[in-house]
Amino acid sequence: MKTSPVEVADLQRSVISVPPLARRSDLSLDAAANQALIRYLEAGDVTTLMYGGNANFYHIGLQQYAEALGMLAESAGAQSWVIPSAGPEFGRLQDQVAVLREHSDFPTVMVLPLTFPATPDGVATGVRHFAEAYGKKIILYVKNEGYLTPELVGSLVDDGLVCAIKYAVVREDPREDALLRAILERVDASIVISGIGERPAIDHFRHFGLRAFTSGSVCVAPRSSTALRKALQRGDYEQAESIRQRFLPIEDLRDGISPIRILHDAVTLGGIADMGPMLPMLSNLSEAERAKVQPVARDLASLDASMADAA
Ligand SMILES: N[C@@H](CC=O)C(=O)O
Repeated sequence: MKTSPVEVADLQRSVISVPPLARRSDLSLDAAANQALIRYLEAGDVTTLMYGGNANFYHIGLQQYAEALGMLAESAGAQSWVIPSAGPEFGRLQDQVAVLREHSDFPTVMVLPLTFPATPDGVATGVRHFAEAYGKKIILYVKNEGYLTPELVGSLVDDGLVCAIKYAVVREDPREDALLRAILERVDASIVISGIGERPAIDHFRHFGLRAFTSGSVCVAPRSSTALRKALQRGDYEQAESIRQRFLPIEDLRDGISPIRILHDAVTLGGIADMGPMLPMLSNLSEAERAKVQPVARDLASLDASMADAA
């Protein structure tokens, strides 16, 4: 597992996958299934694994947090980079620092976004306290308007507390984004990650100069998402667009029902690894939803497998 400090090149060397977390029926961690998903990603050249929203780290208890960090460090391949997350509440951040210090091999951690109750100045103070106590630069996660101002983002970067920013504010038209534009006037584009999967990645690369993206659906189709990353990084937007089209059926389902819940069960239904039950306060798909997701997940996974056969 990568343990060295984060550099800009690290953000770009793989799609930043955001996997779900597999559990057994009693909600304990399923190490074998989590490892199966990690191996599936690594076989598709996806070596960065960010455990955040899709893994439902929002609701994980402190004891299982420590177990999860240990399990992920043991499961990742030698070249892989695991990014756990922390938070989102301030008290949880304070409690998790001690656990993160015990698992000090992780080069960074992402701070999950708190939408309520919070103010931009309060968030900046909380993130500052956490990063100082942790002793390493963290990844900021800007998911909503009003979470942090561009000036506050910039001051956290200037003060050496932030190594990257996951930008994930959803727009009807990703090309029209005044907040992203303002953040990029304040910090270098090389540390800003497009954080909403394949759908807006092309616009974020082409019109805003971003050079890295996160994805959940990469967990179903790692080779396709890697091919999209490579096309984007060489500026081949036509090829990137044709690969992006493959992801739209599953992304449409995710956006229509629930991005996190669909992904969790799509990994199971696609035959990749059994993710098991979702940790409350989330819940697995209904039978009717599963019936819609299964063929889409299977088609995407088969298309991806055909890329391995052709290689
Ligand atoms: N939310 C996006 C990217 C990850 O954060 C996804 O799940 O595809």
